[in-house]
Amino acid sequence: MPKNEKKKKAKKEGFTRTLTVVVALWIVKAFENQNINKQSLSLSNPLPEQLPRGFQPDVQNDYDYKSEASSEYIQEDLNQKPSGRTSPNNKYEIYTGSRDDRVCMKKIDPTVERKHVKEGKIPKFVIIGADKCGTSALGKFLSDHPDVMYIGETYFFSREWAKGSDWIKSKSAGVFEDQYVLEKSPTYYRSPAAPKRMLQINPDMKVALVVCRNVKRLLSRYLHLYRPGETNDQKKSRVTNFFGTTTSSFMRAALENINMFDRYLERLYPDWKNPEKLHLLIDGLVDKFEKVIPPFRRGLENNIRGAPASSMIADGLWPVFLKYWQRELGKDRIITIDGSMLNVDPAGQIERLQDFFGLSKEISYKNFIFHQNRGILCLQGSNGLPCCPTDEKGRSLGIEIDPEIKTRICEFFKPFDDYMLEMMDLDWPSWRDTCE
Ligand SMILES: Nc1ncnc2c1ncn2[C@@H]1O[C@H](COP(=O)(O)OS(=O)(=O)O)[C@@H](OP(=O)(O)O)[C@H]1O
Repeated sequence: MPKNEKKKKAKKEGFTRTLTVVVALWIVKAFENQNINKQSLSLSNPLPEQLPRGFQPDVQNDYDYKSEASSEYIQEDLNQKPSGRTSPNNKYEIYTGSRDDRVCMKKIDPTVERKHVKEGKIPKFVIIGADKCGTSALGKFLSDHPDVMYIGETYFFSREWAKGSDWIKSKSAGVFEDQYVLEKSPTYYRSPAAPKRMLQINPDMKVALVVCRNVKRLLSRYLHLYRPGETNDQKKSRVTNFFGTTTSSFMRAALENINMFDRYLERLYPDWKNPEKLHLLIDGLVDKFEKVIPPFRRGLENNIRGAPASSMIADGLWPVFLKYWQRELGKDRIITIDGSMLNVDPAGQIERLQDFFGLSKEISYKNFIFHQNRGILCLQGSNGLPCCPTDEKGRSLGIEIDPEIKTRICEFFKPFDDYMLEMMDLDWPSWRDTCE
C-alpha cells in the first residue's frame, strides 16, 4: 500500500476510535445522570404504553395538571427553593433522578375475579378539608388501595347537587362490585348543606377532614391566588393590592389581618381567650358558619371590613367546622387527618384512615418514594419511578417565613388547635411543639 494511503487509513482508524470512546462516555454519563438508586430499574425503557397485567390505572388522575412553569413566578420564592432536599423521614425510599412516572397505577390481584358495576356507585368515603391542606395528596395516596376507586373532585355535594344520584354514580362507572368509591372536594368543608346531603344519599358515609398547620396553609393560599397560571388580571391585581407581590409582604399583611380578626372576636366575646369560655365563642361561630355570615362569607372583600384575608383566616378555626360536621354527621362518621404530615410521614396518616374506613392495611410506607429534587413524597409507580403531582403542588415547600411573624400567627390559632385536638382525643406532638 502506498505510504500516503497507509497514513490516511491510520488517521481514519484513529478518528473512529476517538468517536467510539466519546459516544461510550456520553452513554455512561447519561445513565449516571439518571442516578436512580433502584438497581432493578431499566431507565432506558420508555414508560409502558399498555398496563402490565395486574395493574389498574387511575380513573381520574388529578395530579395531571398542566405544568405552570412561568417566568412570572415570584422570584424571591424561587431563590429560596433549594433543589435536592433531605428526606423528611428515613423510612421512605429516596429517588434522586429527575424523571416522573406520570401514569400512576395500582396493583390489583389478577387471580381474583371481580365483577364490574356498569352504572357506578354512590361514594362511601369523602375527603373534605381546608383549601391547601393536602386533600389532593390524601385522595391520591388512598387511590393506591385495590379496594378503592378514587374519582377526584366532583363538587357533587355542593354546587352539582341538582345533577342527581345517577350523575354522581356515573363518575365511577365500571367500579368493581367490591370496591368503595372515594371522592374529595375541599369546598365541602365550608358548605353547610354538604353533610346533610351526604347522609341523605348514603347513610353509611364516612368523612375524612384534612386539617393542617395554619402558617403554611396561609402561605399556600396566597401562592395559589397569585399563581403563575392565573390569567384573571383583575383578580390578580386585587390580590397584589391587598397583599403585595412577595411572600414576606403577604405574611406581614396576614398578621395584620389576624390582629383585626382577633379584635373582631374580642368584640363578639370579650372573654374568648379564657380557656373556660372558648366553647362559647366556638358555638357562636358555628351558628355564623351555618348562616354563612361573616366571618364565613367567601371572597376577599366580603367579610370583616378592612381584613381581606378574613375568610382564609376563618378556614383555620378547626373546631368550628368540626363541631358543625360532627353535629350533622354524628361523631363516629368523621376523622381528622393531619395534612401537614403528608409530606413527612404519609403512611402514618394513611394507616389511621384505612382503619377508620374499615379497609385492609394495604398501603404502607412501601407505597411511597421521596422525590429529592422536588422535595415531595409521592406514590411509587409500577415501574419504581415516583408518581408525583405537577409543579402546581409543593410551591410553598422550603419557603422561609420570618420567625417572629410565624410565632404571632401560631399564638392566635393555638387555642383553636388545642380545642380541636381535645375534641378528637388526639396527641399530635408536632402541633404541640412546633410552629409551622
Ligand atoms: N406529598 C405531597 N404531595 C403533594 N402536595 C403535598 C404533599 N404533602 C403536602 N402537600 C401539600 O398540599 C398542598 C396542596 O393542598 P391541596 O391539594 O389540598 O390543595 S387544593 O386546595 O386542593 O388546591 C400543597 O401546597 P403548596 O405547597 O402550596 O402547593 C403541598 O404543600
